[in-house]
Amino acid sequence: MSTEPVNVDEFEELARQALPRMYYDYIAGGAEDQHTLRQNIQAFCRITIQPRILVDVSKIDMSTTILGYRISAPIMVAPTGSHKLAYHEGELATARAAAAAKTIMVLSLASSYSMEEVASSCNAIRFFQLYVFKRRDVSTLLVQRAERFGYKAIVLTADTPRLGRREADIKNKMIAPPQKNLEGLLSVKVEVESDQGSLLESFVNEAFDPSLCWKDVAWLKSITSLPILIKGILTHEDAIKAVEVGVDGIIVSNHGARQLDFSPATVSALEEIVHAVKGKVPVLLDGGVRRGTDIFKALALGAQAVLVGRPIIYGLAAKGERGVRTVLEMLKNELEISMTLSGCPCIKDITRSHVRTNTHYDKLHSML
Ligand SMILES: Cc1cc2nc3c(=O)[nH]c(=O)nc-3n(C[C@H](O)[C@H](O)[C@H](O)COP(=O)(O)O)c2cc1C
Ligand SMILES: CCCCC(=O)C(=O)O
Repeated sequence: MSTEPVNVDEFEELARQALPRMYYDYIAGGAEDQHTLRQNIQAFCRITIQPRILVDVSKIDMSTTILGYRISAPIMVAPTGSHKLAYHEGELATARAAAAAKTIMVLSLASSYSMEEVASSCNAIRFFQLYVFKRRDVSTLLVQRAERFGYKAIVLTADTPRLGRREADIKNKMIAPPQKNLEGLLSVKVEVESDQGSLLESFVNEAFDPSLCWKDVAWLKSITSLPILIKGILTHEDAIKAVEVGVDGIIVSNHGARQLDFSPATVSALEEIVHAVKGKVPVLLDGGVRRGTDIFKALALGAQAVLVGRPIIYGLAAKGERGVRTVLEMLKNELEISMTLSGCPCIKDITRSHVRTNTHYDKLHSML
């Protein structure tokens, strides 16, 4: 029997075997009871796909355009920090795999390699994910560097005024991995006494600016000409505000369930946000995407694309660059077969009527 993984989930076990426990727990874990972590996956399971038959599906075109950039499929690489924990070539390998898949990589500010090193290692279309520090001058500098080094958009992560409570990290006394982008710019004193709990949490709580608010989007716009996406929107109220302050896109995200436990599963929040946005800006989604059918469902509910977080790191930990390539290929192949079997030759053919959410079935059951 082959031990090669046949789906994205199987990479998780390979990664678990390859990684020190502290790192695996950090990557895999969610906040507190991890209720939302499970729901991110389960909410997809409550949606059915309503296939159409006898459609010419001899050619499937998964390509799409995000902020004017053509990508081979609506599957992007989510910003995740510290790829060197998974593999020595870290984000350099991830970026090359994203380039091979002809998709967009969102580089985390908290990357192991610097944004300049990543930029010169590949020709992937790259966005830069920003955290705002109390030291605003440092964040300003990072945005300017991103613009100079060819990053095409700023993804402002807005769900992290402090780090969520990740109990495995507290128990493991998770380290605060070095962040190359901050070298020479920010030194934060975090206590290294052995009873301190998660040092990453201490770092974030020291360094990040919890006073960041809506008016600061104007500040961000004043320091860059790049388009700005807000990541971490989960309600129609905030989606409307985001459009009002003039962002260029929204990422529906609960940070992979690592911040507020009992925040909604992202795919269950998607539709109200899509309705509120009324097509004015693109809406993307991340959280729990593990199958081509998940991507199909998110697109049917109005997302323009999805981003994938943990599976990319699992691919990296298991097999380096090749692992990330395989993860992206698997998702693409699965999306292709989902589109074929549901009668959708192009991305725009995937409509709301191709899925049903469980409410339809609840109604049906109550009638029976
Ligand atoms: C190990 C890890 C590190 C992460 N680091 C960041 C980060 O630096 N910036 C950020 O905006 N989101 C970060 N995220 C959240 C991801 O961008 C994304 O929202 C989430 O992983 C999507 O869920 P998924 O892992 O189920 O695909 C991180 C997630 C993980 C698992
Ligand atoms: C400064 C590191 C933050 C990483 C992060 O966002 C996460 O672990 O979810």
